[in-house]
Amino acid sequence: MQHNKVLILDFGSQYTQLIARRVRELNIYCEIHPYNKMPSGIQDYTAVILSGSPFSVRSDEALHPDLSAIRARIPLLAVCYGAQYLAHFSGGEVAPSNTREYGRANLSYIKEGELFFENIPNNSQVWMSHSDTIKTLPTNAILLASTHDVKNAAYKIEGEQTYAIQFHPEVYHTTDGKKLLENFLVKIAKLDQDWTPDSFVEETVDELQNKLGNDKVVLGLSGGVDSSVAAVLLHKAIGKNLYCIFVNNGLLRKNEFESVLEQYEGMGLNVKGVDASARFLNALAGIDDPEEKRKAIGRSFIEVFDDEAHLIEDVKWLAQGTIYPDVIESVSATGGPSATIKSHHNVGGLPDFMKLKIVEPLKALFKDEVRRVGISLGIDSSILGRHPFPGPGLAIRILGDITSEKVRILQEVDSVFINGLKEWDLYDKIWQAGAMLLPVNSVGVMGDERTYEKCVALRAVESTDGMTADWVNLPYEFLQKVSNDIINKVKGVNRVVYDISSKPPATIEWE
Ligand SMILES: Nc1ncnc2c1ncn2[C@@H]1O[C@H](COP(=O)(O)OP(=O)(O)OP(=O)(O)O)[C@@H](O)[C@H]1O
Ligand SMILES: O=c1[nH]c(=O)c2[nH+]cn([C@@H]3O[C@H](COP(=O)(O)O)[C@@H](O)[C@H]3O)c2[nH]1
Ligand SMILES: NC(=O)CC[C@H](N)C(=O)O
Ligand SMILES: [Mg+2]
Repeated sequence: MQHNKVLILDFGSQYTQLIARRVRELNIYCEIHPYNKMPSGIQDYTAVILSGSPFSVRSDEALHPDLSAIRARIPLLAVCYGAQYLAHFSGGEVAPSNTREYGRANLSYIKEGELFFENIPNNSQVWMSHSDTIKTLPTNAILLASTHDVKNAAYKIEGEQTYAIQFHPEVYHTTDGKKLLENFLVKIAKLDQDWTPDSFVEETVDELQNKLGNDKVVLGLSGGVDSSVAAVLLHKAIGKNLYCIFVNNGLLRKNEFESVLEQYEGMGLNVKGVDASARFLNALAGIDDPEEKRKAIGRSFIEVFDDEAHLIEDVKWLAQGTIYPDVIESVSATGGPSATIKSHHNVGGLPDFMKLKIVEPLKALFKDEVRRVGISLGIDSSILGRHPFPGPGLAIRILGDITSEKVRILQEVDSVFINGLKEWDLYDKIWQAGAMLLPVNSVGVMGDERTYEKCVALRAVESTDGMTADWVNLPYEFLQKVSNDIINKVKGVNRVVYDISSKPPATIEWE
């Protein structure tokens, strides 16, 4: 089925992904593309949205999209920079505003009888974030709305289905933002709201069957949300031709290898557990540099995968749980490629010698959409509700070199912490939690004896996508109990601290 879909052209706004989220919440499929890399087949999009931008249309670096295939042909909504761009280069005027306009404002005028503003109250709250302002509209523009400070807060172009707004409909603080997007997409552009988890499953299963035929597919299963949902979706499409491999890298949580394998029983999946702990620990021996560790782990994953793939006769495809945030190529505001903070090592990019083709059934979805697809597939909430866990596992939570004794200590500490969160009904309220083993010994006293043992740091964060995060204000009573339990139960630890750093500047994992 060919969906009606929306194209979002990105000019580097920090809110571009939010626009996509809002559109998806309306059960409408959309894609983000950089403004200067238009996808082919523009005519297949039913509507186009232009994002905001950190640039000014007045500067030499202003970004110039080629809208010739869009203007007056496809319904167009221009937000902030987009609205300024349309005005400035179509006979209007954009100038620096006297005061920078950030934050809350209320509409003071709405033109009557406009579909675009249907069911939106006259004084509706909107969110502004701009330092330029549209002084004069192009001559063929019609003013649709104003605020106290911004006369040209919304306009349309006569004879086109082109709408422009200075404020941001995608942010939560624009109270009727979603309604406005719905008015534009559904009432004006006439898109159907039929993009649901159920329809996604149905279509993707069809597509996978067509693409894969009777081919065999191998998939790395981690116990995490993405790979589990990818596995169940593929299994629905190709059944026994899907071979799942779950690797014990010796760096998993306590008893995780066994419990994850057990959890997958009864789901009909063909899962092979491969215990490669010794291989990973050998590869890590003596390495204390975080990037070196990640690389050693990445190499080991590839070796294990290569060995396992050779055992499956005629396997042609490697399936991955890649999701949308991993593939969006947005415009970097600074122009240059962003710095590598950490090399994320999953089974991700396999080297060419493996000759497997890649299939990524979730690559159009955001994380919460993956969860909703998981629900539609009937996957248990104990899998879907799992905190994210990094592929390199506890290795990047043990600072300094890795030994099996340190892994054991951290597994115990982590288990007391995570089980505690579950008992106190806190686990589901937190995005991710874990413990770090620090390369620090400190003096303690236990039963009148001096101890000189390890220190652990607990970390619990709130986040939506892991890109930014804040530490969780855990109840003192809980911290008190869990700290006591850890020191009493885990031999080798005599001190517990709680990490109160946000991301940025700290990252979630310590390495
Ligand atoms: N222990 C493992 N065995 C096999 N494959 C693994 C293992 N750990 C990670 N992978 C592979 O690496 C991929 C990326 O891991 P990542 O942690 O980003 O995603 P996930 O585990 O599927 O989901 P989540 O983000 O919820 O943890 C997984 O989808 C999986 O294919
Ligand atoms: O699969 C993964 N392979 C990795 O190499 C990796 N490094 C970090 N993470 C997870 O990514 C999120 C952000 O982590 P950081 O703030 O530490 O970069 C957090 O959820 C981390 O757990 C990883 N996941
Ligand atoms: N949010 C935006 O798109 C801002 C546009 C432009 N950079 C301005 O400051 O006015
Ligand atoms: Mg994971």
